[in-house]
Amino acid sequence: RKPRYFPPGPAWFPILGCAWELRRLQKETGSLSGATQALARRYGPVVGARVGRERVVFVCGSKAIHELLSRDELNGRPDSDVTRSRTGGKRRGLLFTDSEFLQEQKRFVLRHINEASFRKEVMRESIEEEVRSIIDGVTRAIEKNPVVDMYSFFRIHVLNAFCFLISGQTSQQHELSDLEAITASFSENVPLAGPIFGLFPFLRHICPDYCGYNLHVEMHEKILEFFHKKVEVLRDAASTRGFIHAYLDKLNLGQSGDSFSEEQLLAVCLDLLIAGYDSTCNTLKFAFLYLILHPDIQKKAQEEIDTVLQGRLPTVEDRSYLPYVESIVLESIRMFVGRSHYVPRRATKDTQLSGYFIRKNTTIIGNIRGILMDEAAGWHNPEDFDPGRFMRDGSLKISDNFSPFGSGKRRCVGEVFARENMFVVVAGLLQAFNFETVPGNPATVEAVENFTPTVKPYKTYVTLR
Ligand code: HEM
Repeated sequence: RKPRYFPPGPAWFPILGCAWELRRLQKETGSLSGATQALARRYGPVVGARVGRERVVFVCGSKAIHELLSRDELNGRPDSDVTRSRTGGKRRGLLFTDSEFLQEQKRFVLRHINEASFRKEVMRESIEEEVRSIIDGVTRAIEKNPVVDMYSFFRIHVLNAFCFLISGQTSQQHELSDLEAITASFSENVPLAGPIFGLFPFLRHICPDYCGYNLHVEMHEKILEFFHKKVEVLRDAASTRGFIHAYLDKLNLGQSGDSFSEEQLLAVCLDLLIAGYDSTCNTLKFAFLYLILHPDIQKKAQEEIDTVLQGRLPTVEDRSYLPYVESIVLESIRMFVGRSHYVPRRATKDTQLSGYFIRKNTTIIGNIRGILMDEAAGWHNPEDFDPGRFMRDGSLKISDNFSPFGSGKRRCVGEVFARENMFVVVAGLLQAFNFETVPGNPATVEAVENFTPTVKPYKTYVTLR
């Protein structure tokens, strides 16, 4: 039954709740975030719904989203068959854990990937080395054919940088190919809205194939198995100062808290990959699509790069000297993540949100459109790709409303890594090449939804500058 003072929303039908209506709106608008925004237009910025057997609140207005992101009692994550079956039936990892367990693990991960001297020195060199290798790869490809699928280069680059972050060493080609095959299959087959057994958990016992249970478990097991092998190889190797060694050292010291274990290490690696890989690759896919559609923006960035770098390759330290390139990265992030939702939250106790009653364990989903793609949130012509909106008087100016990585305790742990990585790729490629639409086959922005938002595949006509 609908609790009293629950937010207004569509009718709750037996068994399905309003799953059918949500599905219909998703088809009509082309995305789940479009569907929840359509509901918000009908019922207001906070929408109460039942999806399958679960009570869900969709939060769409920017004021309500800021409230959601800042409140401790709305910081939990759902605990369900879907979230547990990712990690062997237990609550593990970062994405779907909460309370003290999460805080202890997140502190360790953040310290390692954002602050450790390892990251600053070695990681940056690795990112820069990687960009040199993309430039070589694209140069070789265009000698044969100037029409290139840039996404295939981003995928390998991002995986390489990610594996370096995790393991502290360069990966073998066959390892990267294995992981690329697994992640490609994951992105295509694991729907953003979650598998059907999330709505009707009993189906996993009756028809585990049809309801997506077997595929869901298999996909996650393959990734965990990949990291298990990586840990076994690294266990006896000399220290690499990568994340896995840092975690094993912590376990070996015997002073780690209760939340630390080898199972948890694998689950953290899984979550870093799931949260970081698709988002970084797809942001780059959006970036280069908009760059070929806006030669003026490309030219302006190239002029900045040429003036500041005078022919030398870009490094992570150049971010503050190339504000326009940085603004292209930020605008591409807005275009990507502004078509999505924050990771679902759970109310950890009975509480209120925007004056509505939210019962303990209700799932709450913030729609990022409401905060990054809405005139009401201060974005003029939000559908237009305009890096200039992040510039004022030749310097970078980031509005307080720009929170593509979330905020508060659940803020993204990969923000620095992602932003540095994407900056060097965009700057390095724009320095080396011109990107144009393929003659006779112009690209268009057609957003689609896989595991994360993306655009339909496109090719680029690439020439050396
Ligand atoms: C363009 C790149 C990226 C974007 C736009 C992005 C965005 C986000 C967002 C919106 C959240 C949810 C915050 C919330 O629920 O309030 C999140 C969480 C997270 N991100 Fe990222 N992310 C990116 C890259 C990365 C990378 C590269 C990594 C890992 C190396 C990563 C790891 C995580 C993790 C582990 C979480 C869960 C944090 C938690 O639940 O407390 N992300 N990210």
